Amino acid sequence: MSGQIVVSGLTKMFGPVRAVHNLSFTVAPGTVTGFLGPNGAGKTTTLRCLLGLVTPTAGTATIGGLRYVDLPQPSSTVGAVLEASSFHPARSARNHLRVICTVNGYPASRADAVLDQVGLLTVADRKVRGYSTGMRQRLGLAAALLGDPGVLVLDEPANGLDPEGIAWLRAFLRRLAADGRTVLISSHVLSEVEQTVDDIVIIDKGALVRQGNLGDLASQQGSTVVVRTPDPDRLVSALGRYDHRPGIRRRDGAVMVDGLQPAEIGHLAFLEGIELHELTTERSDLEDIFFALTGEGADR
Ligand SMILES: Nc1ncnc2c1ncn2[C@@H]1O[C@H](COP(=O)(O)OP(=O)(O)OP(=O)(O)O)[C@@H](O)[C@H]1O
Repeated sequence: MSGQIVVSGLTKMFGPVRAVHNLSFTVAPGTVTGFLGPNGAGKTTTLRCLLGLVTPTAGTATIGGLRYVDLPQPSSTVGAVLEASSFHPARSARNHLRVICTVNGYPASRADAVLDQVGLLTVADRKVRGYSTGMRQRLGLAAALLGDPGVLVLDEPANGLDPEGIAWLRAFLRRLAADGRTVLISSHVLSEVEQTVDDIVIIDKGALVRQGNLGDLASQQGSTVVVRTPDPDRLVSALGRYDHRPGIRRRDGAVMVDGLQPAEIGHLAFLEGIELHELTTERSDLEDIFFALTGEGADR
């Protein structure tokens, strides 16, 4: 598949720091895939390996079966926006893009085509210095789209966007995937991508934690029982002695239990003489999966 991304046994050491450790995953064309992990998990390093900006210590990262350096026409195969792109502040968006067109041999008309695509055509002659964060993000995206690539790689594209900007980005990325493009976006904030992505790849400390279809992972994860009691410590200690070793977290004063039914928790509390004020079931959303898998935010 020409637009398939395959990361295979990827490891990157920076001196003694192991940024990525034996990481393998695939990203399919026609989907938006969320590349998720807490800060420092190794997302940017992986994307930089994929884009030929750093050399892997071991393993490979390929696009359509080729490493970035071996792509015959890299900029029209893959478009990328890594961290806040730098723009010449005194240059207009149209000029900025026309310079890139000249460098890459694209017709100058591509500049206006992509400005239109990202909704910046009406402000194309304004100097970039006056652009908001959202407008700069759109301009970065426009630059990545100049070569009409089949693969898009975006590092934290929702960073600094307001809710309206996030909604726009979501619809925009969905359209690109619907056209058959491969879209890989990284984020450490799950709520930003939850409604955008089809598949997710979660990494932590450089290694793969989980990969799959978001819906499938959410249903596998099951549900969480929210328990409120005046004596949470005793409840946690009683649950810790339970045969099945349920997953236990604290959130906003409540005890969150994975792997047990409400009736089982109620019965245990009754046997231990623990007073309960709430015993409700909450479907696991992506945030809970993320916390459960990486331990981020867990308060045990
Ligand atoms: N050039 C470098 N030299 C040394 N260490 C590095 C370098 N680049 C990244 N690291 C380290 O590698 C680890 C992974 O960093 P990376 O930026 O890939 O994570 P990330 O998941 O993208 O995090 P964030 O969301 O904070 O950007 C971190 O411990 C980081 O400090």
